[in-house]
Amino acid sequence: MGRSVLSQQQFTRATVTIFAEPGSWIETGAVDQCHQVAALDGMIHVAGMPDLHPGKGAPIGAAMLSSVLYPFLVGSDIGCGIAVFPFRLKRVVPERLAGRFPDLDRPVGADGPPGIDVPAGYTDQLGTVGRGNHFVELAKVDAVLDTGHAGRLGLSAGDTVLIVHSGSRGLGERILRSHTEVHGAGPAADPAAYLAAHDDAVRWGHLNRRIMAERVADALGADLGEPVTDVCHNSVEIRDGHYLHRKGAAPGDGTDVLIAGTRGTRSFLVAGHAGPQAGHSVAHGAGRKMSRTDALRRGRAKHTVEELRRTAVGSIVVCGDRQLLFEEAPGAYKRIEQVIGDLVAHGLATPVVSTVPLVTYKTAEPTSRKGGRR
Ligand SMILES: Nc1nc2c(ncn2[C@@H]2O[C@H](COP(=O)(O)O)[C@@H](O)[C@H]2O)c(=O)[nH]1
Ligand SMILES: [Mn+2]
Repeated sequence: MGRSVLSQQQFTRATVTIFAEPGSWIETGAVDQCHQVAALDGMIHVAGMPDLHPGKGAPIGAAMLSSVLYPFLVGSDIGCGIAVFPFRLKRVVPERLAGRFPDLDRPVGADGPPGIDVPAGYTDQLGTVGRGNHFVELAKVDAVLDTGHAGRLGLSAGDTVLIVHSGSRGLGERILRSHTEVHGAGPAADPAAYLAAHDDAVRWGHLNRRIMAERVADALGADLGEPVTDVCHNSVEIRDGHYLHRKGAAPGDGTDVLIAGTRGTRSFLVAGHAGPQAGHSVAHGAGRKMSRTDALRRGRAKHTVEELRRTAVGSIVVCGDRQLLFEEAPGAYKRIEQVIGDLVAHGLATPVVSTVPLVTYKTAEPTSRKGGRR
């Protein structure tokens, strides 16, 4: 009997379920990647979230359950996640606040040792946000969509919150590289050793998001509360004896998750109640619909840099990198309302509140850089 079960596992392809309504924007290339992952040894099930889009060799916006641990499915930004901190300010004038953000490219250790216990002893980039679509955003609670749940979280319409999206910076990259240099896209030779390093990166990501929130609160003179959510979307969890890889997918079974929109649209805090078919997961963002190259080319033809510094919702973007301004333009992403609608339609999540950006920080403006760029 044991033998027949084994051989069945070997020859039965894993299942793939995509949680998106027929009209939703899902690239064929991303669905193909889900099927390529499903064909890997040991793979049991792949769940594609409504923000699914193609990644480097593996899909982004997917939860992948396997009897074998594959580090490349999580990628290099292990522990990347989104935290939401209540953030009380005396006066909210976005134009003024934007100019007072600290330089989050400059590590806290630049002026001496940070004086705290840092996972894996990795102090190099502590307190920094990183590039790409990482950001720190001062936002306002826009609409309360589930009064009871929002009340339990202490959130009301008009409250200001700080949303921090960042990962494990060079630490996660180092962990993945030490695996891929020897095994490429193959399985972890020593899963326990990989998981120990992975857990350090996850702890580092949480600590880093907290430190950045403190830096911004200090600079803006705000009262910082405990996060209402701080959930990783790149990680591995051991679930029922298998490895549940999440790449751009957040744990969504009894968890509150901030699903980021863009710097120029709403984001949604949702209560996740996803089951096994969805890999116990929900989406983590709107998901790209345009490559960075396309976003840059189209954006340059349509907009000036100055236009991109102020969004359609009136918020301000702090970004000293012109190319990044184009690459990360709101139009490069899918519609967040569609992603949320798909989650609701499939019974994976209930929206609790929406937020609207006031100031989004990507990288320091040259004028605010003290002590040079790191
Ligand atoms: N509220 C904001 N959301 C943003 C911004 N830039 C990107 N995004 C969203 O975040 C997710 C995260 O993607 P990840 O794969 O890097 O983890 C992305 O899908 C966008 O929807 C922003 O400036 N503000
Ligand atoms: Mn991320």
